[in-house]
Amino acid sequence: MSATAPEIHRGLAGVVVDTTEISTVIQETNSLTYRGYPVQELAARRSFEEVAHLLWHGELPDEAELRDFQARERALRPLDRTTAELLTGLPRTCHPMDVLRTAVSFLGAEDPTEDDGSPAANRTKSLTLLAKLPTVVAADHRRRRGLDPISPDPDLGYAENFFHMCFGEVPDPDTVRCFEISLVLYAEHSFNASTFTARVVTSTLSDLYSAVTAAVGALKGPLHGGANEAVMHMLEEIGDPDRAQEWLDGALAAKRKIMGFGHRVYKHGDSRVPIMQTALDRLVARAADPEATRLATLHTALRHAMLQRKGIHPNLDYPAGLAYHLMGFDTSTFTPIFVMSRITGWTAHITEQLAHNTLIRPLASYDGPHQRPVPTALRPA
Ligand SMILES: CC(=O)SCCNC(=O)CCNC(=O)[C@H](O)C(C)(C)COP(=O)(O)OP(=O)(O)OC[C@H]1O[C@@H](n2cnc3c(N)ncnc32)[C@H](O)[C@@H]1OP(=O)(O)O
Ligand SMILES: O=C([O-])CC(=O)C(=O)O
Repeated sequence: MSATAPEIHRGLAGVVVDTTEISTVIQETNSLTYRGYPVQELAARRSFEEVAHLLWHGELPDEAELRDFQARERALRPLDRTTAELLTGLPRTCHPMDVLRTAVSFLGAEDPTEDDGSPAANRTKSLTLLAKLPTVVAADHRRRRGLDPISPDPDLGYAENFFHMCFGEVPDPDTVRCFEISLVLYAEHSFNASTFTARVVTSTLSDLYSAVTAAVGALKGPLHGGANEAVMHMLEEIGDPDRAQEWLDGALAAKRKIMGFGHRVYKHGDSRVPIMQTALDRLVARAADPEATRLATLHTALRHAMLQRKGIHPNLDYPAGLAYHLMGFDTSTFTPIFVMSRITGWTAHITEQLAHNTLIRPLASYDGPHQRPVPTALRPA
C-alpha cells in the first residue's frame, strides 16, 4: 500500500504557520496595518519613535510615555569603547551588513543579561539595539569615507540624529521627514523572511541577540532587504533612461530578477510604494539638479517598462533605494538603514513568539538515495 505523497509548499508559499497581533496585509484593499492602524496614516502623522512604541506595546504612546521613551532611547545611543574598537578593526572591504551583524552579536556577548528572556529584559535589549544600531551604521559609513565617528546628539530625534552622525549636519525638515517616512514603512511586515528567521531562532529559546543576528543575515540577501541596494546598482548599470526598455528586455531574456520588483504577498502592488514614491518625488523636486532628474526619469521608465512587459509592480525597496541615494547615503548603507527600522518589528515578533512558544520545526519529503549498506572499505581510486 503506497502512502499518499505529502503536499510540498516550497518556500512556505501560501502556508499560514501561526497567528500574530502585530501587523497584517489586507489583500482586498491592498493595505497594511500595524496593530490595526493603517500604515499610510502612521507615516503621515506619527514619528518613527511613536511607531516603535506602538509595535512593542500595542498602543501609541501618550505624551508622558513618549517623553520617557525618547529619553531612554537617547541615553542608550553611545557605544562603549570596546564595541567601537571592535568595529574599527573590521576590514573596510566587508559589507556594512557584516559590520552590523557582528555588532549585534558582540552587544549580546557583552550583555550579562543576554540569557534573560523575560519580557522586561527583552524590552530593554530591544530598546538598546534600536538606540545603538544607528550609531554603528553611521560610524561605519564615516569610517569607509576615512572620517572619524560623530557622537550621537541627545537633543535630536531618531532620524535627525542619524543624519547628524553620518554627515555632521541635519538636512532640511522635508528630507528628514522623507527619511522618517521610510523608517515607518520599513518597520514591520508580518512573517517576512528575516522576521520568520528571528522567530525560528527564538522558538529554540535562544536569546534575543542571536535571533536578531540571524535576522540581519536573512535581510542582507538581495531577494529581501538587500534589494534596496541592488536597485541602485541596477540603475547605475542601465545609466541612460532611454536604455531602460532595451536593458530590461535583455535582463529578462537572461532570466535575471529585476531588483525592487515583485513580492511574495502583494501581487497588485506593494501598499507602501505610493507613500514612498510621493516622498521620493519631493526629494527629486527639491534636488532640482540634472543628475537627480536623470535618475528619476530612469526610475520611472524602468517601472513603466516592467509593468508593461511583465505586469509586475515595484516593492518598497524600489523607491526607498533611490531616495536614500538622493539623501546622500552610500549605497552599501541602504540595507543597514532598513535594519535600523526593522529592529522594531523583529523584536516585537520575538516577544510574541516567546509569549506562545512552540518549537518551529517543519518536515521535508525525502527524495535522496534509498537506504543502502555502508561499504566496508574505500573504493579504489
Ligand atoms: C522589502 C522586501 O524584501 S520586498 C522584496 C525585495 N526583493 C526584490 O526586489 C528582489 C526581486 N524580486 C524577486 O526576486 C521576487 O519577486 C520575490 C523574491 C520578492 C518574490 O518571489 P516569489 O513570491 O517567489 O515570486 P515568484 O518568483 O514565484 O514570481 C512569480 C513570477 O514572477 C516573476 N518575477 C517575480 N519577481 C520578478 C522580478 N523581480 N524580476 C523578474 N521576474 C520576476 C518570476 O520569475 C515568476 O515568473 P514565472 O512564473 O514565469 O517563473
Ligand atoms: O514581506 C516580505 O516578504 C518582504 C517585505 O516586503 C518586507 O519584509 O518588508
